[in-house]
Amino acid sequence: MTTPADPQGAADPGLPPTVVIGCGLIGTSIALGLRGHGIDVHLRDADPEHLRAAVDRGAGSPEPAADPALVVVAVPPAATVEAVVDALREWPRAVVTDVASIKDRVVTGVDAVDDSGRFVGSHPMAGSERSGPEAASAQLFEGRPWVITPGRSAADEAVRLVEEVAVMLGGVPVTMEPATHDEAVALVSHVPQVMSSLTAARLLEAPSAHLALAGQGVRDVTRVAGSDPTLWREILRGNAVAVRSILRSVRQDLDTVLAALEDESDVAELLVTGRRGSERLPGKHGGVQPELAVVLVQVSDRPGELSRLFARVGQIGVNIEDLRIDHELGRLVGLVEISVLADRADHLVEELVTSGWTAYR
Ligand SMILES: NC(=O)c1ccc[n+]([C@@H]2O[C@H](COP(=O)([O-])OP(=O)(O)OC[C@H]3O[C@@H](n4cnc5c(N)ncnc54)[C@H](O)[C@@H]3O)[C@@H](O)[C@H]2O)c1
Ligand SMILES: O=C(O)C(=O)C[C@]1(C(=O)O)C=C[C@@H](O)C=C1
Repeated sequence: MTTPADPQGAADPGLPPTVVIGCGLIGTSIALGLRGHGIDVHLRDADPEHLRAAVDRGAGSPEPAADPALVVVAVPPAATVEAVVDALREWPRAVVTDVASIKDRVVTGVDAVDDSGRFVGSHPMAGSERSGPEAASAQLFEGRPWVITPGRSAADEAVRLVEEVAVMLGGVPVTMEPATHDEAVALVSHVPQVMSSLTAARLLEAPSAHLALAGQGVRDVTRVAGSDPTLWREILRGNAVAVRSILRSVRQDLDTVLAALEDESDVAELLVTGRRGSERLPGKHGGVQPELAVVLVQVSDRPGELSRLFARVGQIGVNIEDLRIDHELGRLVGLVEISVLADRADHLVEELVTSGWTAYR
């Protein structure tokens, strides 16, 4: 399936057709990415509205596929095994992969009824708190790990095909045992989701005047609390053992904090441990996290301001590592927070101020 990039997305009749089942955030993102490489994509969804929206976005055709080379199952976790097994039966020559956030139950479930060697489990580690085809993007997987968990009997060619597709969409394939994958994502995805939801739940009854003080910290911590509860209920149920084990440790830490706040002893040790933990997360492109600094720039709330700012930063020769935009309460200006390498921050501020921007650290 190695194909030349085709930004126009025109289908090349020589390329093997693919079926995507489930036209939500992930399925439509995969379909858009494949279309961008000229692959003939056929879409299917239990919800006709989602199917229509994905087709309207140019993600593929709603017509049935006769003999696809690949079927991507992108439905909710609890529906995944059945959809994979149905696809293996419906298209007896196709390689079938899924993208569910839990892998052990899915791979074990499919392995129990299929030994064709055509199933390869997978999980792109990219997503969003938004769901549905409108939230999809062909660029979603750019630079992100794409875990491949081949089943017991997966054939080498089948695994290779799924790896090629992951790479084609910008992902970085990482092969893992399904149970190891579940243990890892309990820590880096599933428990963070729970912590985010728990923090956000405290906001529900809070007075509006208190919420009005909310800054970026609480927004960072609660972003994924906006995710689809139905999807996450299935993910947490499907990975309950690994999630429970980590939550028990969190409960112990919470007890330590509570006790420390009661007897006024020091909570610093826990905070230091947390800081050291956050420093262990890999930085951009999977490398060691470089030291970053934030430069704040005021921009007028009018069209074209951001592109003018980005063009200027580019001319100054500083790379934007991360970006966030905040609106100042009651003012027609936005505050752009640009993260750059720490040793470039002062230079960027000086140059921006010289060219008329209000910039500071
Ligand atoms: N949301 C994320 O960040 C994320 C990231 C990586 C992987 N995943 C996994 O990807 C899968 C899809 O998640 P999503 O976020 O795209 O969800 P979504 O709700 O955006 O999309 C799911 C789609 O599947 C359709 N569907 C449901 N049951 C179906 C069935 N039996 N047959 C055909 N279509 C069916 C729905 O109508 C919907 O369009 C899940 O297994 C999830 O665990 C999600
Ligand atoms: O970045 C986000 O919004 C996500 O929630 C994406 C995220 C994650 O936790 O990293 C969520 C669930 C998926 O299974 C994979 C990716």
